[in-house]
Amino acid sequence: MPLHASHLVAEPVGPAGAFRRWAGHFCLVLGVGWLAWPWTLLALATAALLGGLLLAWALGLPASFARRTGSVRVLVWRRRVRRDWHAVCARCGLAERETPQLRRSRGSFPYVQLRVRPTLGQTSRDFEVAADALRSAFGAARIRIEPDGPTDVLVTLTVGDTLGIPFAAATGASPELVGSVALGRREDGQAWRLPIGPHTLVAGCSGAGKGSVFWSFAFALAPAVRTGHAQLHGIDLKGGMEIAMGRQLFTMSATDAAQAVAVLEHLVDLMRARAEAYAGRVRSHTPSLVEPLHVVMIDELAALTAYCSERDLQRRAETAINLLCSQGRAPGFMVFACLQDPRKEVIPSRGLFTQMVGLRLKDQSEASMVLGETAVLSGALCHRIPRDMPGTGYVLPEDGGHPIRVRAGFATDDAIREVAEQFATPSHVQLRGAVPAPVTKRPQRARAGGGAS
Ligand SMILES: Nc1ncnc2c1ncn2[C@@H]1O[C@H](COP(=O)(O)OP(=O)(O)OP(=O)(O)O)[C@@H](O)[C@H]1O
Repeated sequence: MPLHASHLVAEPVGPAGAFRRWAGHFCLVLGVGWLAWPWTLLALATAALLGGLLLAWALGLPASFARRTGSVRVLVWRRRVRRDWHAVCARCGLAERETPQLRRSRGSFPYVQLRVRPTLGQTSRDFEVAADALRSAFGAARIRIEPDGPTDVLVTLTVGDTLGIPFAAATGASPELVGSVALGRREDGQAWRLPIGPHTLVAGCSGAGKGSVFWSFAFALAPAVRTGHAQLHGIDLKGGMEIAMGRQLFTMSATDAAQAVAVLEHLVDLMRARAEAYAGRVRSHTPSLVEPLHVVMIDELAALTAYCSERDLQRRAETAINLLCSQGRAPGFMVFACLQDPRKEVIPSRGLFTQMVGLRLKDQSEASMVLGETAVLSGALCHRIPRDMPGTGYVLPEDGGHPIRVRAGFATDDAIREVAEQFATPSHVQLRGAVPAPVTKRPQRARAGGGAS
């Protein structure tokens, strides 16, 4: 091509040229801004005001912010995934010959679901192996892989975390004890509700936030405690530090093993009496002033079932807990216990607890002990919960679906004292201590020569 004169007046090149070009644009914007300065000022002030309002909304009401802006964020994520799908599959070893087909992407915040048709010879197992690489390539918080029908694979990305900002524990709205009580929030922005009735075990290592689940549950039942429809019985063998602040909420309290056994055995007697009275008449319990719901709240179950120095008290406590767990539901007796170490040696009756909350745990095997291996494979990664998110955990929904990430509200010491004062129970029972177990004499051996006549 012949060189034309215009080609000689070329665009400036190199860093100096780029700088001159940007400086020119900047001066132009500044000049226009100067000429129309009242409008510029107005636009800047409006932008700052809107930005401030959005920030206040996001920080003040994170769940509402996530819900309202969720669909836009999911849309952005879906576009990003579609755009990068081929490149990400190639880098994660899923597109050796051809790329798996991304058949559909949809979701509601904080989830984006991708329906993928694997290439010939690929299975959902290949996607499970590449799961962590896929998650980090897309920058998602968590990922779940599962087969979807005979041919497809469902990849669920969790693309936001609404549980990052702590929130206060709230008291229940009414004394009605129907179905479940709210303990905090789920990661999809809905309320986390815990069914009343099933015996509940909350497992989490030290500092995992068991206290916030304990108090959120007590707060949720507080209106029923005040009216007398529910009675809480607190057992805290760690010196009583936990329950001492909210003592007025508890009808019976125990801070040593002897008192704990007395409380538990008294409840077993009440349970048996109620079950006998119900026999042939009633099949399930409805809380009332005459027959309240009894909830035993145990702060550290292992202190009673594994670390108790008095063997006899430990055995009696275990027997009473097993009886309450196996027979208590129908006549209205519930056990709610917290525990650091979920091994069978520590809690032999783990299987009697029908509702589990897995907070931060030491490793994957502990998470499997609490929630089951299937739940861990479907994303209940208790061992990956960050240390700076106490009160966060996983629960299994009643319908048997996938594990749900939840966070309990935080109860400060002042809040516990205030709620205990405001919702104090009308009935306090003081037990002296464990009644000594009846001594059973060993049967005497028949003396030689002295047979029955
Ligand atoms: N839901 C929550 N939100 C924010 N912070 C929390 C929450 N729950 C607990 N924390 C903070 O985490 C710390 C540890 O919580 P907590 O004492 O309840 O843990 P724990 O599991 O009972 O530990 P340990 O078994 O050692 O008693 C508390 O000091 C509290 O400040």
